[in-house]
Amino acid sequence: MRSKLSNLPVPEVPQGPWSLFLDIDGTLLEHAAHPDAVAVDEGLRALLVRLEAQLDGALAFITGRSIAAVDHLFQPLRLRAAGLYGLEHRLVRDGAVEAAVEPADIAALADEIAAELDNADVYIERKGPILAIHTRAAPHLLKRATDLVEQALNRLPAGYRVLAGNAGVELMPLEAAKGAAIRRFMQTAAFRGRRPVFLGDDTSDENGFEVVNELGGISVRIKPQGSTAAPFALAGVDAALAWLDGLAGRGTAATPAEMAK
Ligand SMILES: O=P(O)(O)OC[C@H]1O[C@H](O[C@H]2O[C@H](CO)[C@@H](O)[C@H](O)[C@H]2O)[C@H](O)[C@@H](O)[C@@H]1O
Repeated sequence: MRSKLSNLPVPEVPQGPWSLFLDIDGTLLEHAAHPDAVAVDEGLRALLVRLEAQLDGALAFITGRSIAAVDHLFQPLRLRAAGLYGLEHRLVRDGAVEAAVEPADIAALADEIAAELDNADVYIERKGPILAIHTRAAPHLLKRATDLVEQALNRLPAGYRVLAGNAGVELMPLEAAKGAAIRRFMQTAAFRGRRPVFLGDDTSDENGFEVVNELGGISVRIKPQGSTAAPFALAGVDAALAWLDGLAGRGTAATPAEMAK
């Protein structure tokens, strides 16, 4: 069932054994003009370390970024993660990454789309089997970029799809889905028997919310806009961090009313 976000309550505090799945951009980090313009501060690193220890390892990033990009951002941490919307996994902390394969023709496609758009303000992020076309600095080109990736679908192996991103559009294999990544982690030793909690802010997180709801967990949409499968919401990145900080047992700076604003 989908709800109007503005009416959603602040999430309940999980009781009993629980686990934590975290989207990154728009949830833990405010959006920036360019994917490389975000930075992780020591406070966020420390919060993640505390939560991971408290949960005996049952914490994972579930993100559209590659795990290499996540490791670069959060270094020296190498936490459990599903990257590229679940095409990559690192199922144990500091463990090996199971990587996805890049179809031979996608790099050529990226070059062609870049030439067609011909605008220095458009950033084409090449993520192996996924292409993200970022138009945050050139919003007037979003429609054209979307048309181009839709046309490109015919040139790719069967089983690709187009997903609206945050100020952009992405071209990805059908099996790239956050819900499947969450299910995969839930079958591993650190997560088994725990109630999943998932925080995300985007269209791509909705599939994760549906799976978490089905598993009896707590799904939380950050920065309400549009409709969502999540029954809970937090107002933005600051509210999400304050809520997580409260769960980490350090007390929260924000009251529930402030988080709902
Ligand atoms: O699943 P997420 O962790 O939310 O990752 C989604 C995408 O995030 C990044 O792009 C978005 O954030 C950038 C930095 O704020 C912003 O410049 C861009 O406009 C956003 O779309 C990342 O670059 C993508 O690869 C992720 O898929």
